[in-house]
Amino acid sequence: MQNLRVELGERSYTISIEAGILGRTGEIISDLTPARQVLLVSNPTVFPLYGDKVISSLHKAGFEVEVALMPDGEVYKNMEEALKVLDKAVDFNLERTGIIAALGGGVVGDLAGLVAAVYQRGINFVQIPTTLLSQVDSSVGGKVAVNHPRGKNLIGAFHQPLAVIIDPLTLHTLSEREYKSGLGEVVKYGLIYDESFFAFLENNASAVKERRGEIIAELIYRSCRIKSMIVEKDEKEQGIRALLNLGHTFGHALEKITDYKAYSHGEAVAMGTVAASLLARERGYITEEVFKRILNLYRILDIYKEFPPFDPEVVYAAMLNDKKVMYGKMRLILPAGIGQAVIADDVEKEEIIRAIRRAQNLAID
Ligand SMILES: NC(=O)c1ccc[n+]([C@@H]2O[C@H](COP(=O)([O-])OP(=O)(O)OC[C@H]3O[C@@H](n4cnc5c(N)ncnc54)[C@H](O)[C@@H]3O)[C@@H](O)[C@H]2O)c1
Ligand SMILES: O=C(O)C(=O)C[C@@H](O)[C@H](O)[C@H](O)COP(=O)(O)O
Ligand SMILES: [Zn+2]
Repeated sequence: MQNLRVELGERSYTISIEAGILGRTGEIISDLTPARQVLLVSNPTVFPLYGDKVISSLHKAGFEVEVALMPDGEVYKNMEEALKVLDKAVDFNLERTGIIAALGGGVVGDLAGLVAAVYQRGINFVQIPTTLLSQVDSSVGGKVAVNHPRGKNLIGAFHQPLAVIIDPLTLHTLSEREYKSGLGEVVKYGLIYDESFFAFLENNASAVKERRGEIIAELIYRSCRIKSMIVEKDEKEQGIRALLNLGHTFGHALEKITDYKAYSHGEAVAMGTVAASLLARERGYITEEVFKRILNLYRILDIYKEFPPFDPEVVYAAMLNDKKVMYGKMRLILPAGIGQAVIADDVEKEEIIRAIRRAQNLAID
């Protein structure tokens, strides 16, 4: 069992990582709160796999449980589905002291978290992430949101969880594509913050791809530790937290222009990071050697194929909906070496268009 504490004053919480921990969900929550009601939010893919285990643990700890299933997929991370979960909370007479728990990937977690943030002006929320991406990124840090047709995560809040309960055994049922999507965010941590973690990924690429237990445990722990350290320094993204958005301005644009149907989030982030790295190389922020090292890690982990051939003007237009746009100016996160990144607020449109074109013409074997 590995525990990590996220220190945020009265909003502090523990991330508990342990194989088989799902069976202790009830015990963990009841140690933290006198609440007796849990609204468990999940989807029809994850609930049949892990719902029983979580519910019987909650019942054993004396909780009354109601279940709200949202449809599976990023296209359903919207206000309409959030309202249905809110209806369920009202029908359940969920009290202000009750809990909303998210069992699933980042889509379930982001939507359930938003509901928890607004229901009766905010109630306690527990994250039980079941994808690699949600275990290393979305369950930690309190960003909760749904998409708007015009842009990704445009309707959201900062609402820290009461607890994060991570069972790496759930990754055994995860598809190859979704596992690799999670690796897209894992690489991000090494690139923006921790060269030794980046080297760890380079040196253990085969074991990472084979999902070896001890490597996965280390991946999750180190990723959560880096994210926690950043969030502790800057909970509401006034500064350093923006670095966690590396590749996301391009990536969110690609997700949006394909109506959230073509790419997983991690795939889009990997594409966006390649474009951001090309822009950084043109500016001289990274050398050719560093650029090749980034691309090589994507290649050996097999998480990047190509940047899609959309009109760069269309991609650029979609990028303007990014939440980092400030006083009309786009801000981009650019790598500045392995383990370092900067926030650039002087990027010209032409540079972005060139980076997209270069990404589209990049040969990767
Ligand atoms: N809040 C944040 O800080 C943050 C950070 C990163 C990403 N996100 C958001 O997270 C979302 C992506 O999350 P995701 O990658 O987990 O996608 P997802 O939630 O769509 O899950 C991917 C797929 O895996 C299935 N699945 C989940 N767990 C499974 C399991 N154990 N076994 C088998 N199938 C399983 C899901 O049903 C789904 O089909 C995006 O909306 C993204 O914007 C948020
Ligand atoms: O936690 C953060 O901060 C992040 O930026 C993590 C990202 O991986 C995540 O995709 C986040 O939801 C993006 O945030 P947004 O503010 O650009 O919507
Ligand atoms: Zn992300």
